[in-house]
Amino acid sequence: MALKCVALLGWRSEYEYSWWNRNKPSKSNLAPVTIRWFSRQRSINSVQGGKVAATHNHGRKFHKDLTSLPKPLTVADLSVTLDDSSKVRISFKGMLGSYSEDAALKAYPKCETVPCDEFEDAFKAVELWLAEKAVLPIENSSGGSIHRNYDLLLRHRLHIVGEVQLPVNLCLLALPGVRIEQLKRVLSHPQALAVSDIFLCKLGVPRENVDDTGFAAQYVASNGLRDAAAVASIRAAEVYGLNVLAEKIQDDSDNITRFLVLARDPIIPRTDKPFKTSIVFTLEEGPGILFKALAVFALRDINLTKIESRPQRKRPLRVVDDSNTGAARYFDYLFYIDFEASMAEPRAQNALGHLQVWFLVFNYAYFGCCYAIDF
Ligand SMILES: O=C(O)C(=O)C[C@]1(C(=O)O)C=C[C@@H](O)C=C1
Repeated sequence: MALKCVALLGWRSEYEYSWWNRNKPSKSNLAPVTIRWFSRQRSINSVQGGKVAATHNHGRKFHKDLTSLPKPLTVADLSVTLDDSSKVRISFKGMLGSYSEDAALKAYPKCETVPCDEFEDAFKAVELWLAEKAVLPIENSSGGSIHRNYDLLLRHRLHIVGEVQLPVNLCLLALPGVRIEQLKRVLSHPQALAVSDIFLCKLGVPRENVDDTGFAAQYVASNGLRDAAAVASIRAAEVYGLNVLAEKIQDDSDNITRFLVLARDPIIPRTDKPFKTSIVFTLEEGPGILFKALAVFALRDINLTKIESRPQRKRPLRVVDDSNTGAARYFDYLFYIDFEASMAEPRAQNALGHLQVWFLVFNYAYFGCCYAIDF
């Protein structure tokens, strides 16, 4: 009965910490830089024309040529740059006006948002010091887990430092003057389209997937499409100068997305706020093994808020020799656990210590001790 080793990403050993603290770049030893924006060909042809749209700069409204809006960042094309602005920079996946940007602004109302083309780019933007933090969706109350980000947490050395819960009120947006009867297609992120199924079935027009809701709104606006609508937020309507034809079109009125806030350095665990801790581990095969591992939390009244399992991509199958049944091949899984306790609390330390003693090896990956921003 042993807790199997998982790549210890997200967790830095004592040695790595001291190395990191000695070698991490400080603002003063980094050359002043500017972020270079790069536009990549997206799933729908790039935006043409310079339509004027109302956009929103953290509360200040102004008008801007759409072609001059910052384009999402791809790490491949970055000249590594930092400016000396004191504003915290938050990377997110998507275009301006997407729900991920809403989540970033909810957590850090005065932040400068850094749109990125892919989830991985948002991770890398923090690793390359182009942003201080990343805000990424991890779970939606209607659509479930965003598995890509579970996988990326393992591949990147960032720490969870917070959580944002954002009510996602989906709206049908179209150009001013366009009526609902004129629509021949609707564009949005697949998740947004899926959770608005009842409304969209009644509308009865084809749906087209795009990378994010902000992009859908921008595409409709900048191409002057009078036969298309975007499913996106009210803020996206303001940013791109669109009209709101219908509000709250999601099937479940409470449609909430949970976002994680990631940073290069972990926060120091405290006990003055509700904290959550996230870990990942694998287990040997055997009856009740997961039940036993989870008992270390139950025994100490530690509430588990989420369990997610993902296949071990590098070693998907495990061969087990059993004297009764012979050799069997099982899928091997990673278990991601979120529990409601801070690592500053003895019960959390004891629970993880219990895992260590019970399973002989202390080799789970620890992603972070975060507090939920809107608990
Ligand atoms: O498209 C967006 O606006 C996003 O921020 C992405 C995303 C997602 O990845 O699930 C985030 C929240 C919404 O539930 C829908 C889509």
